[in-house]
Amino acid sequence: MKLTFTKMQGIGNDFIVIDGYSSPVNLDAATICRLADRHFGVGFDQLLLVEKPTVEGVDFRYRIFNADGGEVEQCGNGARCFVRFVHDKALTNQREIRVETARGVIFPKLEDNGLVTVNMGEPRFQPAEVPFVADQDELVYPLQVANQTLEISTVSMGNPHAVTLVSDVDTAPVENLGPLIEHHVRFPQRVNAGFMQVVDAHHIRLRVYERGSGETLACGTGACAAVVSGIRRGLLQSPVKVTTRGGELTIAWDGAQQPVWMTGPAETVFEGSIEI
Ligand SMILES: N[C@H](CCC[C@H](N)C(=O)O)C(=O)O
Repeated sequence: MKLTFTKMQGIGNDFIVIDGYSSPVNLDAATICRLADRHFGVGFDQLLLVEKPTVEGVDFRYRIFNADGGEVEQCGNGARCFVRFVHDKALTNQREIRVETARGVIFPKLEDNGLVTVNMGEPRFQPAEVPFVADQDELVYPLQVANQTLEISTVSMGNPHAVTLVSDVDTAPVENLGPLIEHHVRFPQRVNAGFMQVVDAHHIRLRVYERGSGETLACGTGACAAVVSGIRRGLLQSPVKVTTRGGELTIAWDGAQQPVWMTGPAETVFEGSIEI
């Protein structure tokens, strides 16, 4: 079977986007893993599948699969590419769309300046919502990792995030602590591990070791989670510029019970097809 796809990227977080809206596409985890391989396949951080919605009042369903083939709840950089894809493919003529995800509806919007703004919904902090094994919601938790005690904040943006402060992201131990945090026993669904350097109250630098994909050049939900945890801890004030290895995002959040707003680019790299 010939699979056509669009290769896209949002500040270096790269995707293949597949139209499962015009006609259904079913891919098993082993096939997704093979497609994700950067030597034997196409190569991507996540595969994004566009489908017809399963609920009333939304335009599309958005399914996200990590490079390890696992389906996950949310992808921020992918959401910006999603709206550009459905617009470029004439699946909609709306510049703002309502998108069903595994954890609620998000609202990506193509701005006149070429950037994309997404209402990413409300962050969740209760341990059971992350999910994270803890007695109650705390701003910071001690986490035993290797032979040290980290201080982490936990947030769900639909998907789980653990954020730890570092003095310099360039020297942060992302490669060795990232997988230990991702697979930590207190995260029953695993977790995305963010390493945040506070530059000032309106600017952070961020690296994320992503669940199911390893370190990526940028993580949209990770940027949302880092900013939200920094605001809660009194370290940041909205809006916040997030500098990642792949580029910059602007994240805004006005506090509890409010949605997180993410603004950034979304680019098409090439169109492709592959026999699967
Ligand atoms: N690895 C994430 C999914 C992709 C998130 C990231 N690419 C983003 O832009 O939010 C997870 O397993 O929850």
